Amino acid sequence: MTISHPSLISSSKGLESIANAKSPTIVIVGGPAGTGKTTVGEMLTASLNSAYIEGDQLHPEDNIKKMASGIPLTDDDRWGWLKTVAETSHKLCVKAAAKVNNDESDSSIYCVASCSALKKVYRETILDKIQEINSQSEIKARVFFVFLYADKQVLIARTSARKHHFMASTMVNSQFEIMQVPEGSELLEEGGNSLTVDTEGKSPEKITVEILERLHARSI
Ligand SMILES: Nc1ncnc2c1ncn2[C@@H]1O[C@H](COP(=O)(O)OP(=O)(O)O)[C@@H](O)[C@H]1O
Ligand SMILES: O=C(O)[C@H](O)[C@@H](O)[C@H](O)[C@H](O)COP(=O)(O)O
Repeated sequence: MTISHPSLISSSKGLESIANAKSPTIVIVGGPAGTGKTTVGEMLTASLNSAYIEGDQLHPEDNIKKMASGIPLTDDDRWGWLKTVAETSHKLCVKAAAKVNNDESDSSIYCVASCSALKKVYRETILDKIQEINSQSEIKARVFFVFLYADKQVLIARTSARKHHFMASTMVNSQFEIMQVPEGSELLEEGGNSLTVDTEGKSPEKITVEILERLHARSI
């Protein structure tokens, strides 16, 4: 889904340089339930004129049933899903590349995807899959993770208030038990590919602008 946020487009100084970079890039917006992956992911998408993937839509039916019943997914439930997120992101990158070649888009961030990617090994699984696909494709996509976090109680309150979503709010607890916020060598400032964003007390618009500025500061 693409939504228009002209205020974000004009308020982000980073966009011009991002547009000039023209290197196929996938940005995965991660974090536990309720941190704003979908909300911020859609705003980034609109600002960057990129493609968007809602990771939740790529789960097999059995995963959705489990989560809706308040049963946390196991690693084995997640591997296939994470690979699907990687494959779908790369496919959209290839499609977007054709648009860029036709000068219909001026962003180097070809695809934004929401995917909780809570553990380091999940992020590595996505990266490995993208690298495998890159090796067989003309489009060599780069991947960056933007990991959103907030206080657990805030997230429980938000997910409890959320209507029409399969994810039970009690699942925030099990997510916090396994969550590994990127740190050390995973961080962009340490030469890695992840940004962490404290979302507390910030509007989705402010978070989006912060992400764009921080990516731009690293010439992404
Ligand atoms: N920065 C924010 N401040 C306050 N509420 C937010 C913020 N980001 C998202 N929300 C709200 O929290 C709920 C969950 O957001 P959502 O984008 O669905 O999170 P996620 O995709 O990470 O589960 C939604 O009702 C959304 O409007
Ligand atoms: O946005 C949310 O409500 C959740 O974050 C949701 O996206 C869920 O977490 C994942 O689809 C898979 O579950 P795990 O995060 O447990 O891997």
